[in-house]
Amino acid sequence: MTVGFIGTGNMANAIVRGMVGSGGFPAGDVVVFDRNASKRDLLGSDLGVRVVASAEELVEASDVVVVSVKPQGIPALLTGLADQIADRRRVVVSIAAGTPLERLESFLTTDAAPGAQTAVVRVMPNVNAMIGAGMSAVTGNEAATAEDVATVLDVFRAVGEVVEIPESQFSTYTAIAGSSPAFTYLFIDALSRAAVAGGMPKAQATQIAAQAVLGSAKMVRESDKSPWDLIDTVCSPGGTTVAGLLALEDRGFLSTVAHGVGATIARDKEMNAGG
Ligand SMILES: NC(=O)C1=CN([C@@H]2O[C@H](COP(=O)(O)OP(=O)(O)OC[C@H]3O[C@@H](n4cnc5c(N)ncnc54)[C@H](O)[C@@H]3O)[C@@H](O)[C@H]2O)C=CC1
Ligand SMILES: O=C(O)[C@@H]1CCC=N1
Repeated sequence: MTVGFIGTGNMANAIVRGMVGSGGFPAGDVVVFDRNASKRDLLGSDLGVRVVASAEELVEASDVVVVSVKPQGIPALLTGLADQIADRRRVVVSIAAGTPLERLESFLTTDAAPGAQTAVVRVMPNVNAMIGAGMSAVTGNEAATAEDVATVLDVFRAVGEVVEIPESQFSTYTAIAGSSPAFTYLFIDALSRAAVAGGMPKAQATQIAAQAVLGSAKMVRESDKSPWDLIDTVCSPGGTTVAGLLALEDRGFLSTVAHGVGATIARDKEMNAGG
């Protein structure tokens, strides 16, 4: 099975590097096209994936076509490829935020395939796919068979964990897994910057903070305690942690995070509505 990527920017780069780097996918089964020749060529020279010179050539060569351009670029791209996609019966995957299946189907409707006959699978990955530690949500339209969805799950399983969720949960999912790497990087940088204020060199502080966050995430995954209970295991009575925790809450740490997640969900819903 050949998987093609149209658009090789930040996210497709992460996925393709993760797929081939993990050994989960032979480079020969991956095809890429970007309208920026130097971007697509870099993936070819770095990984040995097949590079093609047009979106049409990519559709011809791929069983699964992953559209990985910005949401604003999708209408023109899919409309232009709709006849060929219908004719070749390709499975289309979109990783775009704020772009519902129904809208994707509307761009793919043709005289030959009226209605929603093309299999479309919506995926929300995250950038940690680059190191095989991604988290991706998947949902298919009515035309997508269980086998189509299973194929797409396999592609994204090669770069991390996968979950099948209803489309109605995509905005929430996007906030806590698609966008949240940026929030987590910010948290790590904030820890590290505060340590720099205390006199520690930045590189060392970042390494220490990142390992502490990595270990904490692993603990949440592997312990049978809830995060809330784990907090109590760190807070010694009259100790350092509880003093820091209360100071964080003084500035509304929990509600600040919830506010950020809420704003992300709201923006995704606004984009869903065409904004
Ligand atoms: N960056 C991230 O962490 C995540 C991004 N996404 C989604 O992934 C998609 C891509 O985002 P990024 O990779 O961040 O954007 P990007 O701007 O880094 O990459 C987009 C690429 O598409 C290329 N492109 C644009 N129009 C094209 C066309 N018609 N034909 C061929 N190539 C074309 C551009 O040259 C560029 O290299 C977006 O829809 C975004 O919502 C989803 C999850 C996470
Ligand atoms: O910022 C964005 O719109 C994309 C979707 C999730 C992560 N990046």
